[in-house]
Formats: sequence, structure tokens, C-alpha cells
Amino acid sequence: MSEPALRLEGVSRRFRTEAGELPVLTGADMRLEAGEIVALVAPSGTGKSTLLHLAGLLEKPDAGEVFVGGRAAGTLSDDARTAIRRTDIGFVYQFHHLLPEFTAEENVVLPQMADAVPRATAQARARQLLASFGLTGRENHRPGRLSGGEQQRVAIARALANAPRILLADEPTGNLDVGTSELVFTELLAAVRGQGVAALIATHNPALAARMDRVVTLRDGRVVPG
Ligand SMILES: Nc1ncnc2c1ncn2[C@@H]1O[C@H](COP(=O)(O)OP(=O)(O)OP(=O)(O)O)[C@@H](O)[C@H]1O
Repeated sequence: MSEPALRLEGVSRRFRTEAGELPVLTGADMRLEAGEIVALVAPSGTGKSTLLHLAGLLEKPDAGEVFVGGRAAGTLSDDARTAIRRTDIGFVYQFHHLLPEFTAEENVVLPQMADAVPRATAQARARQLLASFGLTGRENHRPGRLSGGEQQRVAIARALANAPRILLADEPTGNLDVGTSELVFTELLAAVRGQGVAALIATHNPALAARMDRVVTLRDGRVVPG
């Protein structure tokens, strides 16, 4: 079998809390194949965000290894990890995390410029991505002037700006009302399927999870079929 987009091997993470050591992940293994869309559905507090942060190279595991396109992240310099995060991985948070002082378009342009894309090219891609999320006419609005659904659409456009191979999303529609969540989620799925992006998406919503290729959950700190 060819190398998956993302592979976790024996990944462990524990936190030190007032009550003592909290083992959240205890040797988690998983594969995310190229272009595959996987739902991560697990009860609150079982480690979904922790897993996504490790997979996204935002944090380092205490043990085990994260492979992105076959490259072992633990063997790389911080600069090399940052470069992989920028070019290969898009991350969508539950709350948009857009830069409030920049417009919608600038929020989608900036990660591309950090990846050395010329400004005019980055602007054209940003406009095209924003248009694909129904945001034509909103390009020059700052996040504070956008609705919650629009903010999340911009955040998704930003995550896709550098055409990553992997999209990681942590309850990307979790703070939206049911109707808006359904709409934004449908657009998110269409975008990742259309671009052939592998995606790991945490959600509490079983109906949304059922629309992905497969479901995994977390049990006793490990990834198991959901
Ligand atoms: N930096 C940290 N320091 C201490 N404990 C932490 C830290 N980050 C997470 N935890 C704890 O680890 C456990 C797993 O947290 P995590 O956020 O990964 O769960 P989750 O499944 O994403 O939860 P939710 O569905 O509520 O977002 C929780 O008990 C949490 O309190």
C-alpha cells in the first residue's frame, strides 16, 4: 500500500494536572489515506483536540511518531516542521481564529505569502476560494463584520489556501446553529472532496460523521473504529 497522507504510530501524550498525571493518548495508531475523509467522533475530554494538535504538528507527542507524507516529524528541525505545517496541512478550529484586523481576503492571502506566493497570485486564489464559499462581495470585510457561518467559511478557505494535502478540523461547525452548521459542513466536504484533500474532522454530530468515508473514535487513549 502506498504511503498514507498521515500516519500516527504509537502516539502518546499526557498532561500534568493538579490531580496528577493525565494520560490522554496512550499509544494511538492511525492512517489517513490520501484523499480520504475520516470523522473523529468521541466523548468530550477523550483527546480529540489533543490528537488533532499532534497530527497537525502544533504539539509534539511524549512518545511515538507522526508521519506526514512518509516524513517522520520527530526527526525534523522546528523550521522544517513549520514548513510542513504551512504547505501540507490546513487546520480549522471550532472558533475561526481569523486575524481580526485583516479583511477576509487578507486572511486567506497571508498564509500564501508566508509560502512565498506572489501577492497578485495569492489574491486571485483567495478571491476564487472565497467565491467558492459564497463570499463574493464580502472579501473586504473584517471578521467582526461577518456572521459566524461566514467567519467559519473564511477560516476553511484560509486552511485550503496553500492547497494542503491534509485538512484537520476540530469541530469546525460546532459553534454554529444547526442549519448553518449543515450548510457550512456541506461546503467543507465538497471542497475537500473536490480538491482531493485528506481530512480528519472531529465532530459531535453523528449525522455529519455519517457523510464521511469512515468514522473513528478514541477509547482508552487509542484510535479505534467508530
Ligand atoms: N494543556 C493541557 N494541560 C492539562 N490538561 C489538558 C491540556 N490539554 C488538554 N487537557 C486535558 O486532556 C483531556 C483531553 O482534552 P481534549 O481537549 O483533547 O479533549 P476533546 O476530546 O477534544 O474534548 P472536547 O470534545 O470537549 O473538545 C481533557 O481532560 C483535558 O482537560
